[in-house]
Amino acid sequence: MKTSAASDEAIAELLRTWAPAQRWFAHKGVAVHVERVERTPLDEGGVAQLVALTVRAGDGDDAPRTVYSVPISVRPSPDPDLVAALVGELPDVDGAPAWIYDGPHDPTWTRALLTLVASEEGAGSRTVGVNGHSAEGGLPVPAGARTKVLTGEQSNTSIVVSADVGETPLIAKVFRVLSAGDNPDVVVQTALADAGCARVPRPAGWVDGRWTAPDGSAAAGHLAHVTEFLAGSQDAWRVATAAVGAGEDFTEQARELGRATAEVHAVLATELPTEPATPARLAAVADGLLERVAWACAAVPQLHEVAAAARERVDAVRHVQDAPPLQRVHGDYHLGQVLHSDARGWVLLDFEGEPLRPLAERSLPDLALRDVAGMLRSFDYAASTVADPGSWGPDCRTAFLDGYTAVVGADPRTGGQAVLLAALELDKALYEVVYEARNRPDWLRIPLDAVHRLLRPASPDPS
Ligand SMILES: Nc1ncnc2c1ncn2[C@@H]1O[C@H](COP(=O)(O)OP(=O)(O)O)[C@@H](O)[C@H]1O
Ligand SMILES: O=P(O)(O)O[C@H]1O[C@H](CO)[C@@H](O[C@H]2O[C@H](CO)[C@@H](O)[C@H](O)[C@H]2O)[C@H](O)[C@H]1O
Repeated sequence: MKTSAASDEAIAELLRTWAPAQRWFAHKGVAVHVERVERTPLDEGGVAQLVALTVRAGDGDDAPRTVYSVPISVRPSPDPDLVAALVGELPDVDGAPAWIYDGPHDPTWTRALLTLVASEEGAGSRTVGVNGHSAEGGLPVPAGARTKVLTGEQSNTSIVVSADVGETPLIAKVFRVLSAGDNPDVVVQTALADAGCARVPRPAGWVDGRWTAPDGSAAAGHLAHVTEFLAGSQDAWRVATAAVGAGEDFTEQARELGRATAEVHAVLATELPTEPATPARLAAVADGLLERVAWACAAVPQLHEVAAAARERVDAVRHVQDAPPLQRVHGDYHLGQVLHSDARGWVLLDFEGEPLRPLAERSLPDLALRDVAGMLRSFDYAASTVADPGSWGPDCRTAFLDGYTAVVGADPRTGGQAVLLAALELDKALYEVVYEARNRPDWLRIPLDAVHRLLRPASPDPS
């Protein structure tokens, strides 16, 4: 397929107005300027394509630039089955009239992506292109599969690929913001699966590729990740909020989740690089936490009154003597990142790390207690969904920490570990204040109350 500059321009104009209305588009409410369009065909006919769309969000040359991955299908005639997925109609794309569809909703697009994974083939030119990879011993792509796009509040786009009897259904996650470098979702989950850890979905493969970074340099990284789909599973947020809503005890499940978390941490510590927690390394962690206090206080003025106490709490990390080595972690761990399946128990998902952090930072070894802190915050969120949860939140907290301790052998509520955990919990709550202020102002009260509670001079740990 030969792509022309005029066609690229027409597609750029179409996407400029369509993309900002999509769930995955992060820069809502500002003027959007398309600075570059790079199109790569995924199949021979060029129906399935991947667009790397560089946008400047906001007026002025210093406005932030982001490269979005936009899967499209380019069809020579309208498809009545895809009416709801039509992006627009163009008189001339690469020499013929074209109907442009939102790729994930077009089974042809997903089939092309899966074919690349199964065949381990590449597509596209030498400078802009994609390559499929099958995971070692990975799951096969089901034959003649039907596809369905998940509709949840997702920052990426996931397509479920159903399977016939005897085959395993898959889920293909298409990363929407392209950053150069390995995506931890692929690297970490693959390492866990390769080590035989059953606490993550089994892998099928991934797609990586090349594009041009906003500054004009050549960039390469992961574009999509394909894994086992756990049909019939429920995410832990749903299970936990249903329990608290019905006044049911959740401590057994929380204890088991603590065990599962510790198991995953143990495998990550042996399979991926670690770093000793030297005084210099801990000082760097403390500096990062202090930066986050400043960032959160600048973003949300209600935090100003707690800034000094918050700085003191996180700075204490610097002086911890018995910190365990830093290692790869989940990075954005909360109840919504865990599934419960009857056959497998708790299964962890989405190892991409916090979406508000740069990708390179999310791939560095970190304190495993960051994940523990994330899940403790999540029990507090779940408890906050009912008017009077009683001791439901603190009970889950105690049970989770008991389960974690039973596997790790060291209790994060004691000694220097308690100092680390208290700092990380506060750090997560500050992140959440900013996240909620930007995304769900009605939820802001939950992390804001937590920040005040965590900073009360009494014990930082209510359990
Ligand atoms: N392997 C899977 N099996 C079943 N459901 C899944 C699987 N992976 C993801 N999901 C569902 O899709 C949702 C979003 O997936 P996630 O990887 O967290 O995407 P994002 O990075 O866009 O948040 C999950 O909360 C879960 O409900
Ligand atoms: O799952 P994402 O990677 O998109 O994570 C972001 O969104 C989460 C909300 O969907 C947010 O999580 C916060 O709210 C949860 C309840 O909806 C709660 O369980 C978490 O503990 C709380 O942090 C997450 O912080 C954000 O990065």
